[in-house]
Amino acid sequence: MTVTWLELADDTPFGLDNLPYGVFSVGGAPQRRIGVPVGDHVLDLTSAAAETAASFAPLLTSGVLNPLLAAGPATWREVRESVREWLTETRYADQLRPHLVPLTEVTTHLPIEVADYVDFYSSEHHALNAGKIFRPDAVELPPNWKHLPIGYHGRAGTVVASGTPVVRPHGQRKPRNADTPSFGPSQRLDIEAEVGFVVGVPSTLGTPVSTEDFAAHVFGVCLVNDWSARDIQAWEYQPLGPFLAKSFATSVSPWIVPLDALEHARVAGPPQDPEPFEYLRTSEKWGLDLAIEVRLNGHLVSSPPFATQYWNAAQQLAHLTVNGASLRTGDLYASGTVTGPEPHQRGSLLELSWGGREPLTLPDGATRTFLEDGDEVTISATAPGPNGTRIGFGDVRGTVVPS
Ligand SMILES: O=C(O)/C=C/C(=O)CC(=O)CC(=O)O
Ligand SMILES: [Ca+2]
Ligand SMILES: [Mg+2]
Repeated sequence: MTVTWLELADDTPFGLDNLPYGVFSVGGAPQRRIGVPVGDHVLDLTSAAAETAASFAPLLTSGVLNPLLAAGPATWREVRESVREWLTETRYADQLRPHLVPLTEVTTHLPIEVADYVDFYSSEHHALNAGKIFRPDAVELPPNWKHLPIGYHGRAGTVVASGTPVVRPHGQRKPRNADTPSFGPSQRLDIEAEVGFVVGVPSTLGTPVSTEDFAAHVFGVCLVNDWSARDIQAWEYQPLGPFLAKSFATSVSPWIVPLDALEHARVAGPPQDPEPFEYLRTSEKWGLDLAIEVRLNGHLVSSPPFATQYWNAAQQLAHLTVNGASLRTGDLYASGTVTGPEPHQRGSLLELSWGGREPLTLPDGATRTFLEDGDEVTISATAPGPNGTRIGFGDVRGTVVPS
């Protein structure tokens, strides 16, 4: 354990090996500041960098992480090393203590200005379950599934900060046994527990990004809840894919955990058979051993293991750009619903209630198939850090409100 002038509990999710970045404000003040949670506090990085006259201070004044993201890996490392030095060397204690704000006093905001948003479908267990539920008469995995990471382009403008209420969407739906569609509020509102990847360094139009260049472009990782209206989805999504069923809100966690904080979480991921095309091969391990937890009204309903994901984030980035599509600073792409092999590891209510046929009973006696108005969903995760420490991801939270 690194010694610091701060009081840090041994088991804090925000220790000196984590140091994720987010955006916060204090009280009613409108100013949005870049912050780094550490223990029970947030270091106001915007003011700390100004105070210490750090060379990177100008990257931290816009109220979003984008300028820092665009600066690239050398700057990311310089900032991270500076923050560690400030928090560990006692000569900084008096100067920086005034820039620590108790976590309980901050309001967090959307940390990035989202450029494009893409969502994948890369959990084999999820794809198998969704296939069995949605297409009981078809082959279980689509024929392309093991050849490419399936994805779709989502709606960047409706990516929202954790805590933003989610208004139940209206739309068309047609139950299987109905002759005609009807219109109204979704009756099958669902969650999808996912992991998000935030792009920092842009790429050139016409030039694919290889799996080897993943860490030269991707800044870090967050948690995503890809709210999904299953009834709207089932009626609208063929042949072009999800449209309004998933575009009304996508919630992200407040702190972006840098790839450098996840060194001890890197795993190989499951074997891939057939062997993928050359452009999808990775020599480095980019699976991540994140233990995710999904809570409904405070009750743990699922524990999806991200390490079981079939396609990793480096492969997804290579696939996303293989046609020459370029990256922009602030692009967000999500893993797809994370589901493990066991029933208690399913990352959606669609799967947990098996298409609504097997309601869940919560510890307080309530039952659920899909979400009811007033329900609160919280997704959290931890990853292994050095020396038995845990790297925490702040919760992504949302409450359903009636339309
Ligand atoms: O298999 C289907 O028909 C539908 C699958 C999904 O809704 C999942 C999706 O959006 C992608 C993902 O999150 O894995
Ligand atoms: Ca999804
Ligand atoms: Mg969405």
